[in-house]
Amino acid sequence: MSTTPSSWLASAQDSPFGVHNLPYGVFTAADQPGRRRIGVRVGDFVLDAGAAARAAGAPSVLLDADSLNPLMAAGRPVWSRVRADLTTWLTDESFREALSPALLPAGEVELHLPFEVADYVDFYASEHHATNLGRIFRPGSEPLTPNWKHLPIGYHGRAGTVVVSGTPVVRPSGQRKAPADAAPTFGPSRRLDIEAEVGFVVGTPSELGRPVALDDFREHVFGVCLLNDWSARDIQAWEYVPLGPFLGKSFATSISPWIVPLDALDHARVTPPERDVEPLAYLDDRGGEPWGLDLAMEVRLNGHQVSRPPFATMYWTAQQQLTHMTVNGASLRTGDLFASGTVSGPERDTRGALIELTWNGEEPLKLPDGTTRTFLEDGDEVTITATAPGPDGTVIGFGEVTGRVRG
Ligand SMILES: O=C(O)/C=C/C(=O)CC(=O)CC(=O)O
Ligand SMILES: [Ca+2]
Ligand SMILES: [Mg+2]
Repeated sequence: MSTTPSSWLASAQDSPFGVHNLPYGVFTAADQPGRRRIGVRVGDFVLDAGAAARAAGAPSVLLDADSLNPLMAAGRPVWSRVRADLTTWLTDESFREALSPALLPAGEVELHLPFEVADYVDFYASEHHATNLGRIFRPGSEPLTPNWKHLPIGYHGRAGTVVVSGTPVVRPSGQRKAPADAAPTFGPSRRLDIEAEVGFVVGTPSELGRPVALDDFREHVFGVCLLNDWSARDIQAWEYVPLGPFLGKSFATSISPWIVPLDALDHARVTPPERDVEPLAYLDDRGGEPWGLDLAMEVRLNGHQVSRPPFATMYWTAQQQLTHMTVNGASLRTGDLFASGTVSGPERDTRGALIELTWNGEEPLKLPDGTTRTFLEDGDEVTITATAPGPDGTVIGFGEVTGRVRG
């Protein structure tokens, strides 16, 4: 029976950023604007992790960095030790005096992209989303392609345009051609959309030529964040055949600033949905640790809730995705980011993209402020949040990923 350690920091109690969570980020403080530091979110504060380590007399070199990459590269035994140290410092009253100067009010720091993104891969793992998109993009054919239940479909995206929450999203221009148009035209996307997703961050690299087995998932994955895969549906629909997504999705991908350690999600693990096609042995996760995750997500458009995607309904898990993307021997690098794919549940108000929520723009969304939306307008702000169950009735918060459209 685990006992819940309680923090001496009052705002950490009953907080989605309690000591069971301890997500990592990178921040600057107002008084030292040029100096990026690793922070750990706890209650209403950000703990300056390097300063905390020094104050506690612990090794600080991996925490005294301007990005999470060195810590991520250090591997799971180090992640476990650092997490145990942080927990001790924040729960043992004897550290209170030394650590207090390292706590900064969360509202007073600026948060940055917390790691250098190496490669970025995006999957397509929600059966509901894939079925909806198949119906919309390929009417008249089977919504799920014949490969869909045999392998987690994905594509390589553009790592350099992954941006931190709050970064404005400039409406992309490109070639657009509706099926009825005789020829393509060039101009700003008229069908700018979101995709509510969950991102998985690789810490420990792997060797070229050596696939990563399902059982090795924990060794490689450092943590989890929220992700919005902004998508220009008109550009996408015209360009994607036969090689898949390209400029319709490469202009910006936003992530939340806090990386929730994989270890904080043990209580959120659930068995994935029943698979109706037997997976090949290398993808067969039955009998091992289940890596379905019970994250309750929420999508808000200009402050109004428009969807509550349930991550537990995802057909393919992050564990299977990691194994699949290395099964050909492709190596992992520290900072690789792979995204779940749009999270859509079975009900209409659980779909993770506007193209599904408005059925390709045919059924506009009515917002409580009296406006309606099909796709995004300039000035619109989209925010995705999520929580997961923690130990002993606690809640693990992911914070948010937000972005405003700029014309
Ligand atoms: O079905 C298609 O042609 C396109 C699908 C997507 O746009 C979805 C995508 O990026 C993958 C995902 O987020 O699930
Ligand atoms: Ca996507
Ligand atoms: Mg993208």
